[in-house]
Amino acid sequence: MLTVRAPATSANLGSGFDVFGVALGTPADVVRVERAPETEISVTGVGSQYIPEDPAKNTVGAVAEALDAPARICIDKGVRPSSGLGSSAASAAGAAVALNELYDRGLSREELVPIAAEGEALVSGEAHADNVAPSLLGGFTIVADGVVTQVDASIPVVACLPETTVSTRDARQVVPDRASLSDVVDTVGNAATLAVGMTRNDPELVGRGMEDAIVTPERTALIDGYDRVREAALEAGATGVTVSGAGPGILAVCYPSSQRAVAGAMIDAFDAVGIESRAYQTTVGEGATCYHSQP
Ligand SMILES: Nc1ncnc2c1ncn2[C@@H]1O[C@H](COP(=O)(O)OP(=O)(O)O)[C@@H](O)[C@H]1O
Ligand SMILES: N[C@@H](CCOP(=O)(O)O)C(=O)O
Repeated sequence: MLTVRAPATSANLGSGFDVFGVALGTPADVVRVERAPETEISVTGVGSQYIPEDPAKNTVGAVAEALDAPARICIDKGVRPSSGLGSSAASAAGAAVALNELYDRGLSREELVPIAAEGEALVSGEAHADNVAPSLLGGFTIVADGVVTQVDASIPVVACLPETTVSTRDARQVVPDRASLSDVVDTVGNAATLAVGMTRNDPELVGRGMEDAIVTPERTALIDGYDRVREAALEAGATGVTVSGAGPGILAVCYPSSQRAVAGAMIDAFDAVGIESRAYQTTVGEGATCYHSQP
């Protein structure tokens, strides 16, 4: 039995739709695998009642198929599904690392990115790799034209999850297919600012660079209480706030000294509109870790 911990991720970061992603210190999925004649999946943990165990419908089944690596796969979910924290991607990344090791396929983490992205194609309709890349590689990742660039980063964040859910497949339907040149120019400037901020571990630059006038406004309309939560987080000291992935999770970047206040303000603001939520106070962290192996 081989065990892999694969972290939650936050994709897009506002200005980097389908391009940027970060690995989060917490939460994470734990994926255990052992060889079997055919793939069998069992799921426990947060939201497991909503996750299919049929290999044709689970992201890890798509990964086992892509690696030609049938296995008994147990997923212990720490990342709640349909929350905007790359839940389906965490399982896929964990399975990719575990099965690559179990079957001695010898693929690098970069080579596992398109394989894990097959799982995303299964659930969201497109093989977007902006969640699986950071879950596999850690830190901050840029996926551009199929090529992944990674930098280690250590930025404090708060990921606040309301009790509501948004399916990534549905949230992709509201993405506009056109943008004005001035919005594109602003977004390129913000994305570049954010990327530099990651290389400098600078929460100010990262927060400022998360602004986006193209995709984010369409997505925030799907999240009850978004404007109120964003305002509250900024007032409490966040340097930037945006939708995490396709939502409904909301990601705030801040300095360590204001992290606790930002988390409290976000929970209170959701509470004020009658929505329960929980906040993860964490930092941009490591990628999937293979931490236990037994014969
Ligand atoms: N291993 C898995 N983990 C989480 N969700 C999965 C998994 N396999 C399939 N799914 C399905 O994927 C959907 C959640 O994925 P998605 O909408 O992309 O949100 P998320 O941000 O949580 O990845 C749900 O319909 C869920 O049943
Ligand atoms: N780029 C994707 C990211 C989806 O992230 P998730 O965590 O909500 O699955 C998108 O914005 O559609």
